[in-house]
Amino acid sequence: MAGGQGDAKVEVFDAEEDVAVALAKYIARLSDVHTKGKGVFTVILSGGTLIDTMRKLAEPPYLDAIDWSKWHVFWLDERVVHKTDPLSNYKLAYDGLLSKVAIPPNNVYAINDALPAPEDAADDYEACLKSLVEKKVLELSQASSFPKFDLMLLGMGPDGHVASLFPKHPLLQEKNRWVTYIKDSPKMPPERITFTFPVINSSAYIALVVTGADLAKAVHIALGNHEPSDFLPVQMVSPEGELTWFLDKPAASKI
Ligand SMILES: O=C(O)[C@H](O)[C@@H](O)[C@H](O)[C@H](O)COP(=O)(O)O
Repeated sequence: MAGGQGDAKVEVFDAEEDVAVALAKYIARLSDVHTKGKGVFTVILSGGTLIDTMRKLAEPPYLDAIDWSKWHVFWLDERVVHKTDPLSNYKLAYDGLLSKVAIPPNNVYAINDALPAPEDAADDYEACLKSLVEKKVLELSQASSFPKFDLMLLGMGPDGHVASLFPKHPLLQEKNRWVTYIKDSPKMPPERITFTFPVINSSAYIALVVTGADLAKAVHIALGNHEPSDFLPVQMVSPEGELTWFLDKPAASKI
């Protein structure tokens, strides 16, 4: 399978509604392939607008057609807040999707919100991933030895950040950790845990789901010609597997 940004597929749809329809179809197809093949589908969610763009999965035909019992759900990044807090990415996903579909609660791997220190929460999440490798729920990439998730669903901020990996931040260079923490996120709230680029780039499939005119400049820089000084974290997304951008016309308007 080809990998990297150079081989990225770029899909542009007229409107956000069309992105939502195409994204549901794409996720359902990958779910089918993985659940019928190896019996497990490991899916990474982000925060932001992504969960709303996944809304069609909680409607027919997907609601009944997808084998939700085989899904294992993780977070690309999470704010260090309680799971009931309106800022929680878990709460966003629970309210918008997880409460509506039949994923076994034990297959939903939320942050341990009893740990108030971001470094402890990151250690705990990494230990959880390691135990799932031992249980053979998660595989390791043969190329990188980092965990290889089946599908990562990424959003992007107007500053080109993905996960909680922000422009010019030292975490962009993390080479060893699977999960790390940040205490000075420029996007609120400041304390978060996040997957690192070696894990992101070990994925089998990554979808970058980007809608809205406010993201057009970052999309232009990421996909077009740019000065090295404009370098954005999203340009470091370069998976072993397949990368697909899902854009609406406003987000793609400057390409
Ligand atoms: O916790 C977070 O802040 C999100 O996980 C973050 O990484 C998100 O994916 C991007 O900021 C894109 O957000 P939008 O989709 O709202 O632009």
